[in-house]
Amino acid sequence: MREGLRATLAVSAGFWCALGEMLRSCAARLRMLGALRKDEHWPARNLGPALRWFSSEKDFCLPNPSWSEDLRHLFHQFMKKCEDGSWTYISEKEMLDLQKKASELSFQNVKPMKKKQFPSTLTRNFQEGLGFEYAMFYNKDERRIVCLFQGGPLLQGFPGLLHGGAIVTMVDYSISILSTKTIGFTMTAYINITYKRPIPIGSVVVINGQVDKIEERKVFLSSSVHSADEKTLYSEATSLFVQLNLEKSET
Ligand SMILES: CCCCCCCCCC(=O)SCCNC(=O)CCNC(=O)[C@H](O)C(C)(C)COP(=O)(O)OP(=O)(O)OC[C@H]1O[C@@H](n2cnc3c(N)ncnc32)[C@H](O)[C@@H]1OP(=O)(O)O
Repeated sequence: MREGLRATLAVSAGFWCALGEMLRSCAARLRMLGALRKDEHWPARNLGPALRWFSSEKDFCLPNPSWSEDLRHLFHQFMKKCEDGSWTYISEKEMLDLQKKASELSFQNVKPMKKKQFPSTLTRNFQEGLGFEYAMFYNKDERRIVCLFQGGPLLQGFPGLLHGGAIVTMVDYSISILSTKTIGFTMTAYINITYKRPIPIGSVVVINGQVDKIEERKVFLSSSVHSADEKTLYSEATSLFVQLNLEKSET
């Protein structure tokens, strides 16, 4: 008798658990649908001050108090290289202009954004020093980009070390700007990255990206991540970016 009661209770607990799970999943779907119906690209709930909005007022690529000596030193070295015109500094405003143009694109079933104001790109959604601190330089003739990057504590993977996702994010973003400046708006079709050595949080690395080959709409790029003194090779990547076929797009 007692066994029977125990079995009934177990079945009934299982039922309530499954029902709870189902309701939670339905609620999540409804929230998602609500967000989609509003034709927004982020959750419907008000994120308030947690969300950093794009601002053209501040150039986040310039040195700030969180920058280490290494980062400042490299930044000034590259600024010097800009004096003869071979390299150009890519300001936050230039990145913002690209983002603005990208937000007006209509491609592959993604409607252009209606909002005049939109959230910052992933790499700019952190407070000074906590996430991605970087500056980029472009060499048009050599089809190269250099990104000086210092990853903060919010990008941690293994204790004290940068998360691989954060590393590939910075590599991908840098070469995406390079391929876009080379042939127009492109998207990453693939990026194959090899992590050779771990990167300590707060250390400065140099991401070098270059265009290897262009075949019609396809841009093949390679990139490397080195320590500031160039002695340590942290990562290497090869990638394909495809120019957006806007004629094929829906309007
Ligand atoms: C710059 C400022 C704004 C940027 C902000 C930061 C951006 C950060 C960069 C990213 O993270 S982008 C986000 C991650 N990527 C995506 O979500 C892309 C998803 N994939 C797609 O939308 C499409 O697959 C893609 C646009 C890449 C290509 O689709 P399409 O329909 O335009 O091209 P199609 O499929 O016709 O292929 C064109 C050529 O590329 C080749 N291809 C495409 N994908 C490939 C692939 N994965 N591997 C090898 N080849 C590929 C394809 O075989 C073909 O070669 P052929 O011309 O020789 O026949």
